[in-house]
Amino acid sequence: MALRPSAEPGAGPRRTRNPHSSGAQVRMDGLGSTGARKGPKALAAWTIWSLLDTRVRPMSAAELRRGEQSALHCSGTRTLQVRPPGGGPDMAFRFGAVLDGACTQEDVFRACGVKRLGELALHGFSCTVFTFGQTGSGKTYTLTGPPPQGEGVPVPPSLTGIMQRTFAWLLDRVHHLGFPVTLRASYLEIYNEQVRDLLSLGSPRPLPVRWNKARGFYVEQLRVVEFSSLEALMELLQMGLSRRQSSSHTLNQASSRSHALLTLYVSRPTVPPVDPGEPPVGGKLCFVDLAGSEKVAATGSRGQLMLEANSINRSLLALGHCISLLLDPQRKQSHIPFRDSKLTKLLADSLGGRGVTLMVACVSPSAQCLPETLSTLRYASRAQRVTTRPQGPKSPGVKPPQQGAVELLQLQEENRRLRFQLDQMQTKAPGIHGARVAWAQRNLYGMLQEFMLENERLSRPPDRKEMRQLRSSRDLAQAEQRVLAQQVHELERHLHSAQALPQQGSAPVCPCSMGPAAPCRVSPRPPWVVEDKMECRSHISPLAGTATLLPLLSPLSSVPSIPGPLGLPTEGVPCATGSSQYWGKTLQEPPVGHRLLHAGLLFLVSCAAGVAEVSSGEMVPRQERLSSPSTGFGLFSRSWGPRPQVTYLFLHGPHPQHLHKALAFPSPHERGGSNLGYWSGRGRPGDTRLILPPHPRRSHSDWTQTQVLAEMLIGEEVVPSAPPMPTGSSNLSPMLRGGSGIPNLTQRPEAVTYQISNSLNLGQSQSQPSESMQGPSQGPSSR
Ligand SMILES: Nc1ncnc2c1ncn2[C@@H]1O[C@H](COP(=O)(O)OP(=O)(O)OP(=O)(O)O)[C@@H](O)[C@H]1O
Repeated sequence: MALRPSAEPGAGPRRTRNPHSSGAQVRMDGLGSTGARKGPKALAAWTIWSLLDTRVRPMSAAELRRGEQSALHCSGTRTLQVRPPGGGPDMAFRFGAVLDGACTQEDVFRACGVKRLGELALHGFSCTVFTFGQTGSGKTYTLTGPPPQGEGVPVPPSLTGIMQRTFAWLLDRVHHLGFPVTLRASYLEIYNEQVRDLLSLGSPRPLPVRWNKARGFYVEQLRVVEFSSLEALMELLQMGLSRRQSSSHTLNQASSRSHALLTLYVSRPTVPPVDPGEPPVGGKLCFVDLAGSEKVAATGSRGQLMLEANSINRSLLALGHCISLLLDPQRKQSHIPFRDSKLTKLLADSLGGRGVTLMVACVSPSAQCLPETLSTLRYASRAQRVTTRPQGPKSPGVKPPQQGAVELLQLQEENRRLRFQLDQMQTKAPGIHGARVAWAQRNLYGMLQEFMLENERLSRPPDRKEMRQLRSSRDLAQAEQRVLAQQVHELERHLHSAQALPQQGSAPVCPCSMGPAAPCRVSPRPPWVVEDKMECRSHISPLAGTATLLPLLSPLSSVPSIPGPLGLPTEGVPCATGSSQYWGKTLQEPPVGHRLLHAGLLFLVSCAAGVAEVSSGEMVPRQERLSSPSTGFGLFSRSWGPRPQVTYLFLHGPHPQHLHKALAFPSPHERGGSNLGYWSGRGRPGDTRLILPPHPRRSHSDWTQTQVLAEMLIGEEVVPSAPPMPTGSSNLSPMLRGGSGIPNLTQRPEAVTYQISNSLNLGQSQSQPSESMQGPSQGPSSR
């Protein structure tokens, strides 16, 4: 389709019907190979189709070795037939040109229409050629030929791609123009969302992408090199190709890991560049070799390769999204999110409707690749319906005031429209957004989204997840080290207090033993319980930890009320659709010494909670709870979907001073309080509810610390029943266990716990249980 038959020389635009669209379109004709007959102004009023071809590469040696079958065949020069898996009638796709595996590089160059674009560039238009398709489908081959067989070994002339052939053709055209032309080139790659100059004098470094009204998006400090001969241009190409990032994976031995953009600027020397180093005003021809979309499951990418693949897929997703929106008949009213990625920013000019674009969809013939091939073909079918309004570049200089005023009005109007759209999106978000997303998902956007989702899914199994967790743990290790050091310090301090208490004989000791059925006398309803409701306001922060600890260490005292700044809801479970998992272990009523252990550990927990602010909590101990002989604690994770959102560490028991309390540990996925969770305590006597706001500074380490704390409290390993911790915690790396990669720090709290237990045993043996020494909780049972 790229080379539609030209109309008679001098003929104007001719109305014709696009076979793939219902509406009549005006097509670009009248530009013979000898040059454009219409100047930029005349062409600016035209609406043209994007040029779209499809190239099917031959079966590769590996595919043949594996005995894979071809699922594609061409019928004629414009139709591609696809044999669907599992039988059924063939699907037919029509394009400007369909180039099968038998086509040579020269055939492709002649048929694809790139010479048309070259002509337009010579006449001041902005033109772009890009190849897209799955990894290993032949994009780079189509543009630049096969990978070089060695350092400095040139690609054989018969195998050079569209780019080299266009260069030769263009230089030849320039020499026959009859007027001087300045030619410049730039070459960059977008690797992992960073723009790198492939022609930089030193080693490539990331360059910023900026925007201004005159130039649109541009790369700051990009080297633009003037050249006058084909050899010089080929050298620039070679330099860029050798610097470009590529790696080997299952589907391609030399897979490009970046998007590469080589741009040729064509200008008349009479129009000097505004700034030195700035591309001169004139036409341009940009060749874009997109990195291929890839399913990491198929390519077997791991580590760096997987990061690259995710970055590639993400930027292709953004590109697909922009193109989808450009296809929207309502597009005049819609905002195109070019700013979503560097790639879309740099292609905004071409895609946004002011340039002329040639796209070559590259596909593999193998039946194994059919899902990806179908996605590419479906997308290509739609993409050829994108229309553009090419405009020649404006001359620099002062604009007449009238034109400036018109432009200002246009900008104001655009601004007003965008604001209106934004308001609408905010108020009617589900309807409009939903429809647009549903629509967009039918094409490449959908395909790429699938890839992204798959990537995410693939990163869930334990081994990959462990890698992800390791990465995040590595980043957090230093912070954790500080937290752990502080915890150890505090614990040691309280160990000393705990050791001192029994020896002074002043510590109250519970009459209950740790035996399973030992009866426990519970407190009468404390004075602060009003009609079955007890108000407990507390404020926990690292600094306020001591304030929380103090009442726990003094069972005789009442729980002080430390008012928090917020009143929190008391009823309901905001995320009632979530599933809950519970693990933990109920302990019998411990002696006071053990309460000290609990208290110390609660303090530890409050420290681990970081700067969490427990503004207030309301407890509703019912009568039967007060009579419950057991106390304990547990961990409770509430999850929505596959990921845990909030983890609670809670204590429960008959005595108010045991503080029926939970600490919420939102997972890293939860931010901003949308899942502010509070637990209703259904189904377990003695359980209570506590409402804690999540804190945005919580991190993954909170989860792991929670596990460590739970293990310390229970005295044995706890195995979370929900992600993100894989089951079988003993198999986890030290870094994942408790989030500490610092062995001596993880061991120290255990050692301290051991010491506390010893000292408590010592305390028990030294002091007699005494009811008189117990607090209100140790009074007559309220049963
Ligand atoms: N038309 C063709 N004829 C012969 N070999 C081809 C053809 N197209 C591609 N190949 C070969 O197939 C392999 C993959 O091609 P290429 O590297 O161009 O794919 P790609 O789409 O650019 O992949 P990626 O996105 O991973 O960079 C290469 O070895 C290339 O030489």
